[in-house]
Amino acid sequence: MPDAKARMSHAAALHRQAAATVAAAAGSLERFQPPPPDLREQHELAERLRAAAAALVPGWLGAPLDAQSEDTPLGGPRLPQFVRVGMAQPLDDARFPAVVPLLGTGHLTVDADARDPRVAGLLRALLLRLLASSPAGSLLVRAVDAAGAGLVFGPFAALADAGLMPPPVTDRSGLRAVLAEAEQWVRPARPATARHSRRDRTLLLAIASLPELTEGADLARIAALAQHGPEAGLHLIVAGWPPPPLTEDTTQPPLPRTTMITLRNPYAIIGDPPAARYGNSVESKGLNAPVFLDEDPPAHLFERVCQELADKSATQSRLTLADVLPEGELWSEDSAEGVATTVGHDGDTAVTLQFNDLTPHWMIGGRSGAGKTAFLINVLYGLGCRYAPGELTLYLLDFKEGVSFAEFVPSARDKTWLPHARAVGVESDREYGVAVLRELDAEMTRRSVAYKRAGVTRFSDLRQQRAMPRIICVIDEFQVLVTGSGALTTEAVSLLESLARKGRSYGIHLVLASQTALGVEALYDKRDSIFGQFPVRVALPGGGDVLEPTNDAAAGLPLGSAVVNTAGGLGGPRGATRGHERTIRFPDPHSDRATLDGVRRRLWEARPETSKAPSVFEGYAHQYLEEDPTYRAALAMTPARPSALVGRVIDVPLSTAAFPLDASPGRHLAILGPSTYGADVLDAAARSLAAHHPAGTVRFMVSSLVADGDATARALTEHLAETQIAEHLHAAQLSGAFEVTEPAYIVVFGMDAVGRGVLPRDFLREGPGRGVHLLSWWRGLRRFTEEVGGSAAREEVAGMIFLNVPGSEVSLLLGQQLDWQPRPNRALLHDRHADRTTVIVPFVRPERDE
Ligand SMILES: Nc1ncnc2c1ncn2[C@@H]1O[C@H](COP(=O)(O)OP(=O)(O)OP(=O)(O)O)[C@@H](O)[C@H]1O
Repeated sequence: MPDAKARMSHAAALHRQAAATVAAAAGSLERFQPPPPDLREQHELAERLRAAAAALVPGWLGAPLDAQSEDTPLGGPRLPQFVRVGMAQPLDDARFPAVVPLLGTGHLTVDADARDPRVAGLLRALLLRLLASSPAGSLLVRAVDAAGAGLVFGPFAALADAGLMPPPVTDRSGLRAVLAEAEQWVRPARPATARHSRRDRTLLLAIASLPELTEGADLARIAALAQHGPEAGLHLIVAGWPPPPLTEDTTQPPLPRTTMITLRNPYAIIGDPPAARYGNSVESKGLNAPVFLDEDPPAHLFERVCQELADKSATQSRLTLADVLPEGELWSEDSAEGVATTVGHDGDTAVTLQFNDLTPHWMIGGRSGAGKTAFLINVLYGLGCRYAPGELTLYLLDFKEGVSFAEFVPSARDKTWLPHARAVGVESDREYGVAVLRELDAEMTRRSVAYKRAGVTRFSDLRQQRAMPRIICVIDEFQVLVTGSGALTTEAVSLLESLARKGRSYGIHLVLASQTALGVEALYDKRDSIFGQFPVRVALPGGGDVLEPTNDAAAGLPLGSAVVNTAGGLGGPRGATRGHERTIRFPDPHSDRATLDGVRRRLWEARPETSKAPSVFEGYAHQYLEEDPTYRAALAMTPARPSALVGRVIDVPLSTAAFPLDASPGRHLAILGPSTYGADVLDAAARSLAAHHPAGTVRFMVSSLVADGDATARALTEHLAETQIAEHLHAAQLSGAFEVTEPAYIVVFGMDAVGRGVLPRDFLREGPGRGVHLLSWWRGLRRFTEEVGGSAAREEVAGMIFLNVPGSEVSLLLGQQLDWQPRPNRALLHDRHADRTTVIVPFVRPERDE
């Protein structure tokens, strides 16, 4: 045994000796430079190589950077194939640029990492050259710098905002994330066509230093990327490769398809590029000349290059409205089988969504400010340009404060409108929403009758026989419509359900948008029956709840992007390509007002002759008697039953809210509520009645019992006196007025201040029979019921308008449960004889808004 041990140590000693001899021989061989056979030949060769380099690596790619002018233009027609790494110096006075192939070919490694300042300088120079000479935005860089905590790439910080080069990663998890991204880049699913498209991009992974103790598995991933990257547009620059062979696992061969740079002092040696050689003899390996690596470029060059690249990339990657609008002629598409429009881009590909039998309705989610309105406006203009108004009709409802759809209706600034829009609601009421749904429901019924007559069951079949537009109804913040528990909510839910289920068969489609799409209480037990009908889900930032709970595709979406899913929000394995789901970018249509206005004007100018401006409901807008079509008709002496016109009904055509007068007992009108707007409504009622009678044929007796009514009463009397017999009564004269036997209107402001017993009960019953009606404004409900007969008041006065009177008191007075909440610019009109209660926008006097 001792013998064996002695033999082993002897063998080891011999081995060490042999290794030392080989190393020494190698060292002296390297130092040994055979005397040049002919110095002139060497100089000529260097000269030729300099000229060749000038052609191969022009401008930023090959110029000495310390002397480079800032003004040298950036970019180039295509990705650079070669780049300079330093100056080769075969003789003291013969030099030429050392050039290596990289992008489009393979990779580059340096045996030392960037802790060696020469390597750091080289990396920065290389990156600067490549970025400066690539077409803007075509080269994406991912950087790893563990030893330098990212500082090696510090001068490129300005590229981070542009998304061209995120901040370098500095640890193992960062490295893994970058490797995963690179692996995705090379995965075969990346379609070959996309790589060669206009927006072709290349990913450059620059590793300045690997994290300490990088595992063998990660090193193997780097090697695999090197093997497969170039065909997919992925290239590596790795400093510190091969890594120290600490264990068997971390012992790595040179990277495949790579040019290797080996540092000596003070120069470096450049190995042969992949699948090529520098020398022409078989034995020669690498570039047969020492190379002095490029040094750190001056700071001002980084600034200039990075800033310009960031600016260019931002401009290039921004989509504009033109990217989602069709090119060429307006209205060239047919809607018989469905309608489709581009909603945005996934990379270079335009993504189109449809309204048809398979994808009848869309649901859109996104927090406030996530770009819902922007997305919808793109869709509406996209559709509006593709389909003629005869092919497509739009109903647009917005329940939030804001002006999402206001641009589609004529305004003082711009008289144009979107000819497809039939009705537009801005800051809509739930009443208006329900009115729109009712109209759509009625349209569905009309269409079903048309189907029966034509003997067809499909929209496209009917279209072969007659023209008929598809209808799209967009409801922004639709949850408002179905919030609460009253009769209105029940009706809204059932109309929504009916449209969602049956609309597809009749060419009627819904787009529901919301901040809290699924969190709507009233819909809990209808979720499947309603939301199940919405296969298209669009999740904007913060709108992930329109997707399935397990689908987190929308997490962390930036503004201007969305996940569009055509399978009801269904997810799929993480990382897998999902045919039914895309992440898109979409433009901000309002970033270019002029274009937007131009498109609307173009559509408006092309409108058919019969096109009418859409009916508009602006929830906040005051309504005036002077602008009311029924009032104007009365002024023009169109024969009609005398009616008190008191406001506008919240329906699609905004019909006039009227209280017609006849001889029935109790046919009087009482306006109830302390709001001084009561005086305005009474004023409108009296003026409109006067307009219904030929001049000089009817008598008005006007009185004001409270200060709040005095001015209005006086102005009203003057106005009425211009056409009719009108007199102003003092309080004391009022009791006499109830005695008149000729047709007359008694108009009293502040009737709650009337003396007890002044208003005879039998007048209320009998007055209308002789053509005498009382029109009055009461500031309090209690005085009204006292004067008019307690709970019987509703029998004595058939017309009531409630302003700011709580719902519970109204319900009590009318003896029926009502879903009424008093709010500004709204009133409730009750006509007992017609058994009708309607929410209206009451008329106000224009003076109020002056
Ligand atoms: N594609 C986009 N790119 C960049 N900015 C956008 C984009 N779309 C919208 N924005 C901007 O985001 C802001 C909010 O957009 P928008 O009004 O469409 O959001 P919203 O979801 O409708 O918000 P809200 O519900 O609060 O009205 C706007 O200032 C708009 O300019």
